[in-house]
Amino acid sequence: MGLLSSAGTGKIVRIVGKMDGAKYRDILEENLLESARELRLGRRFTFQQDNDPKHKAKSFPTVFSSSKVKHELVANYSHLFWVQGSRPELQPYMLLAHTDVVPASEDDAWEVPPFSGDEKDGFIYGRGTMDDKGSVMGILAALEYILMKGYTPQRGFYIGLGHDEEVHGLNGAVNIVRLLKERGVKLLFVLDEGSAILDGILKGLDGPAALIATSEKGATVLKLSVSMPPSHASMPPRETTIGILAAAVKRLEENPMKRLFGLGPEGGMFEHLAHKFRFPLNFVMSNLWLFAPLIARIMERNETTNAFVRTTTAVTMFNAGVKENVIASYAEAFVNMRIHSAQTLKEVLECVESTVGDPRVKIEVVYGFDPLPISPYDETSFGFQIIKKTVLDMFPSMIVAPGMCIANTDSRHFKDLSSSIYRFTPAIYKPGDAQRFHGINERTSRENYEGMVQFFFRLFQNCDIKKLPESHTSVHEL
Ligand SMILES: CCCCCCCC/C=C\CCCCCCCC(=O)N[C@@H](Cc1ccccc1)C(=O)O
Ligand SMILES: [Zn+2]
Ligand SMILES: [Zn+2]
Repeated sequence: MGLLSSAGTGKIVRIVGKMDGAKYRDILEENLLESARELRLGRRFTFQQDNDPKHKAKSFPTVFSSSKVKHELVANYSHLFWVQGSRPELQPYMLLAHTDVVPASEDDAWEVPPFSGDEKDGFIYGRGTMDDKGSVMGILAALEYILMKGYTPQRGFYIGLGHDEEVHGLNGAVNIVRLLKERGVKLLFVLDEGSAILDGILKGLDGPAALIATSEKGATVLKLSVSMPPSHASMPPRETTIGILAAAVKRLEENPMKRLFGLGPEGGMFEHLAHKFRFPLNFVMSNLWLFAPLIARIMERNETTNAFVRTTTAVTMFNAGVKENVIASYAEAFVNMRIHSAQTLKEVLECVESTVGDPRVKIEVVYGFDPLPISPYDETSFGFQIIKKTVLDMFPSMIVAPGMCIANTDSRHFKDLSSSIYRFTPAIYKPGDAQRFHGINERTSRENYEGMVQFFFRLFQNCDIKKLPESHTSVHEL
């Protein structure tokens, strides 16, 4: 009874251009080609050192010339857009994405060069296509359309494009937040990357599921180090700095943090999805109070689903030694941990200290933060319900559930500006795609990219609706 399957089984119903007919289809197609070209050219503006704002201005002329849009550069490379609404009394919302990427090497067996943006078999390949240039281009392309169509939004909104998300967002997102705070802005909701539509990734689940993450894990990086005087390799001590440190990190790997499945937002996620699982998983998922420990044992067998079960431990760097015949005087290792919602940074540190259990190993916190608060997802939560409605407008038979982001996003810096922070992009991911994030052969299908543009195009309009969808019990005048 494994939870992972090797192939997607879901069927997605898609309505293209329902609102706008053939003309919209044509414009969309035209712009998709243009945007694909932009993605290909992405490296000209998406790298921190080569982030030419004029490139965006050329690609999205209406965005940059419209009187409704105010654009400013933040910390030289990040972008903040304000799109004026016709009803200033309505609280604004904010979309986030980032233009920087993690490194990629041509030596790493990519099917196409990682910065070519080449298309192969219907996929645009390249570093950043999933994380997170697809969102950058999707949001701007959708804004370009909506302005071209002459649509005036009623509710104003912000778009923030950070340039250093992959190194904590301390210049980009943090300064955007500072500016908005200075201006007294409070946001109705925030939408960032961090979750998606999973198809065939959760074994036993019938069809794809759109998971709108209502929280994200905490994180910490710990530096473990051992020091001793250097000596001649011909007269080694019984234990070396390297041996002591290697044993400590091995203990951390062999003693994973405790299972917490069902005690965080992932519990609600699986309960929401329960009825879509095949028997007996539907019964099991509906009774997490009883079966959570059993499900946790199954989920932990796979790297992706294990991330929902516990605080994860990843030894990411190990440095020691200066010469092969000198006993190293110093050894250090870095451990990257993602903290489950049911745990705190303090508890994790106590646990690591006890597992390492060796006073010769110094443990320092490089950085660390607790899991993020859980945003509301009840029937009266405007942001969640509008994102959900937008997904259902595109994919009427899609199951939509609250989810959890197992990594971190720029949105974590926005928690003083809104209590409704969601992480979701409408891309459909299949088995094998999780490994493309920060990995090789990162790619986006043409369909996913088209869906991205459509999603934001519809979201801009849905944010102007006067009432939450009919099916909701509580009706809100906005
Ligand atoms: C990490 C990807 C796992 C894939 C899971 C399965 C599919 C889930 C659906 C899709 C969404 C995945 C979105 C991933 C967003 C990742 C954003 C990111 O890489 N953030 C960095 C931020 C960071 C944190 C700490 C230090 C430096 C940068 C990260 O979390 O490492
Ligand atoms: Zn990202
Ligand atoms: Zn990333």
